[in-house]
Amino acid sequence: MTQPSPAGGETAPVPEAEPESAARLFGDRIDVARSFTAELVARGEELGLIGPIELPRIWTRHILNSVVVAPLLREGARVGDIGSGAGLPGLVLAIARPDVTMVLIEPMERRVDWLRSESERLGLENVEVVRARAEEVGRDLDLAQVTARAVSALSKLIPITRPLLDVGGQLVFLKGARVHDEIEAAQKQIRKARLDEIEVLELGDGDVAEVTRVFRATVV
Ligand SMILES: C[S@@+](CC[C@H](N)C(=O)[O-])C[C@H]1O[C@@H](n2cnc3c(N)ncnc32)[C@H](O)[C@@H]1O
Repeated sequence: MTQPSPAGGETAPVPEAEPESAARLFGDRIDVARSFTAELVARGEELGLIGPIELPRIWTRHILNSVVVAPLLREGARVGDIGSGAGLPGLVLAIARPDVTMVLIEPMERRVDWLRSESERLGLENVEVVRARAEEVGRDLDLAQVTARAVSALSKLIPITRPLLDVGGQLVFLKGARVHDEIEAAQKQIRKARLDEIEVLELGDGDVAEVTRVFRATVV
């Protein structure tokens, strides 16, 4: 949806209204989710976090697409989110799961500043922000699970994230419609990383416009 821009002539995208399912998915954390989404809408473009064409689908494509993963996080766990960018899914998961500590691993300074200032503004005490590439952090962060969204294909993502986990740890990656092709192309990396219990989950059916596909695998 668009509306005339103040300059006239061109049209500016209108942010999506909050879908009905948002309050159900966030439960008593919905006010925090609303505040985060409003700030992302207000400042995301100026900070280079999100393009204007994303505004008309900010809830369904980004916020809800992220929050449907919340039930997959282990109780009380430390969970790393690689390449958090605007905070997707990392900050959204921290909002939805206050029992989990989200460790946001992001190399770009401007994005790190945003992640730190937003977690402070929202009063999220369960967020740690690490300015680094995944390849630089190793096992010291004591993570039980690692998430990632829109960072790279599985054949690249698995080798850079597997070293962050011990045996029993889990990879939980938000993926697109081509996830099965990515799995096919990453067979060598999957074997080398000693991954088992590999599955593709489709989450959010009935709650989001397009289901969220998740690649989940456990280190054995
Ligand atoms: C396309 S953005 C996606 C951001 C966010 N996850 C989302 O879904 O909107 C990719 C992000 O991954 C980060 N990134 C790229 N390579 C990385 C690496 N090796 N380790 C950690 N972060 C990385 C980039 O800085 C960028 O913020």
